[in-house]
Amino acid sequence: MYKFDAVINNKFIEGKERLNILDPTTLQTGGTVAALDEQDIDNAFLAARAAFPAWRDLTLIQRINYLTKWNELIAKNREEIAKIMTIEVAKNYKDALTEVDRTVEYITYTLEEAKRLEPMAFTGAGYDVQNKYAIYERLPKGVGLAISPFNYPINLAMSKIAPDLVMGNTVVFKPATAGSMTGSMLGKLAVEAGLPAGIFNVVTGRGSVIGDIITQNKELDFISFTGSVDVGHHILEIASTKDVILELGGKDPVLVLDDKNLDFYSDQIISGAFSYSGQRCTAIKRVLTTNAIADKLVPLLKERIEKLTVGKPMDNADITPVISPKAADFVQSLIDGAIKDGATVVIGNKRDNNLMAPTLMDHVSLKSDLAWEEPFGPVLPIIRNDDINELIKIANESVYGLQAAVFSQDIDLAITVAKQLETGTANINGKTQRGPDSFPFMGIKDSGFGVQGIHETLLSCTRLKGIVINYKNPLTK
Ligand SMILES: NC(=O)C1=CN([C@@H]2O[C@H](COP(=O)(O)OP(=O)(O)OC[C@H]3O[C@@H](n4cnc5c(N)ncnc54)[C@H](OP(=O)(O)O)[C@@H]3O)[C@@H](O)[C@H]2O)C=CC1
Ligand SMILES: O=C(O)[C@H](O)COP(=O)(O)O
Repeated sequence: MYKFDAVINNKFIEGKERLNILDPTTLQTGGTVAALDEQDIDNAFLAARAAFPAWRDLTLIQRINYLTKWNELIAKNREEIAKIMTIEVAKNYKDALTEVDRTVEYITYTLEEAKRLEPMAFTGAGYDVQNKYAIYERLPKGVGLAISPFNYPINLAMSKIAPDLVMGNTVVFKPATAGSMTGSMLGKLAVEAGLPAGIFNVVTGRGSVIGDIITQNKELDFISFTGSVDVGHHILEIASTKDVILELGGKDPVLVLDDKNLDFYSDQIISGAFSYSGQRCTAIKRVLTTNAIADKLVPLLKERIEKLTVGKPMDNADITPVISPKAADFVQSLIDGAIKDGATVVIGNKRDNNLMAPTLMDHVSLKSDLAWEEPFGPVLPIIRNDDINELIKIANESVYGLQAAVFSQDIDLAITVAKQLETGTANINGKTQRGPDSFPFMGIKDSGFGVQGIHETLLSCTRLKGIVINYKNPLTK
């Protein structure tokens, strides 16, 4: 049974109360973390504020050296962190190891990329620029709040924390409850790495209990949030700062426009829809195609789904339990609703509590919530329409706009359709996905705003400071 403490000012805080972390595989407690109260949270922000000037004033290289030591410890503890993730978010061990390795690389690349954000000398036209020199420095914004979701406990944490810290900000980090052990472990390793007290603080506790306390704290300068639309929009309304980046949900469509490479399309669709049991904001969450193509595609998808293994994270099953029985109930309600509206179950629609069989639904009606809601579980609806313009319209009618994918061997058609899709990113002949992490990642509409990705995040956690020097040429007559 794991026991982790919160980290405030490099002190380990047990909390007056403890929070049990449910292991979605055993549905038993997998460990405990601190359930902090308002005073603890105030202390975290006061520590971050107090630590900010000294940390900001270190050189970039000094900050990089601290964070490199931390990253080395994360790499050294990769198996332990991955094991914790299998317990608290039921991610299979292989994927959990991959996420840790991906994050170590993310941090390494971030620290390298930070070196390229040198102060710029700026010259331009007009405004008698010949008598001016301008230097624009990137300065840290101050105290940042990083809030991460359950599904990528280390990657969607460090993808905020590392850029924030390396650019001179200090951070208060609130991991998802399911992910709090991983988050607390990061705090423990940060102390072990010798990071200066107060620059990185981990606050744990249920978002429904401490969330508003955190986001309304007066010490806050900026927030980077990844999670659901409802919580993201709530934060926007009440937070003490309006400098907020939101990475929210998605309902990523894949438009299959020909049958010229259905085996490849099917492989991509299955991987895109069912990795981590569909619990990815960038998961493929609907297939839009014509009747003729669907008739050939559905059997290919079915035979691939039959090969997916269903079971325990430590056995590296493809499909593992979704995060909670409540989450499974929501997914089931979408399946049941679609069936009521006339959809057919091609395969699946079986569950053992929150271990859900991968499910493929065909002839899903636009009346069904499954066509529009984000399941965050292993279910994929097929929506059929023979008019390609209707398929584009259905794709764009979603309240979400994270990513989309277009499969076609006609590159002219693929580009034409991709350009019409109202999303942050449109993938041609490839599944929807946030990685590689060096790519800009952004959503529009209810999928959020602001841009993530290593370079973009380094920019978004900093502000420019201009020094304009005016001078007269003493040599002119
Ligand atoms: N666009 C993207 O990159 C991603 C989007 N998502 C989206 O996130 C959702 C699933 O993740 P999930 O963790 O369940 O999302 P939630 O929105 O439920 O929680 C996200 C984070 O917000 C915290 N939180 C909850 N309430 C508040 C509050 N009032 N104030 C401040 N923080 C709060 C949660 O803590 P606690 O766990 O304690 O409640 C958690 O740390 C899906 O909608 C998915 O699409 C997920 C990953 C990436
Ligand atoms: O939002 C998520 O769920 C993750 O950002 C998905 O990341 P990935 O597409 O690289 O798996």
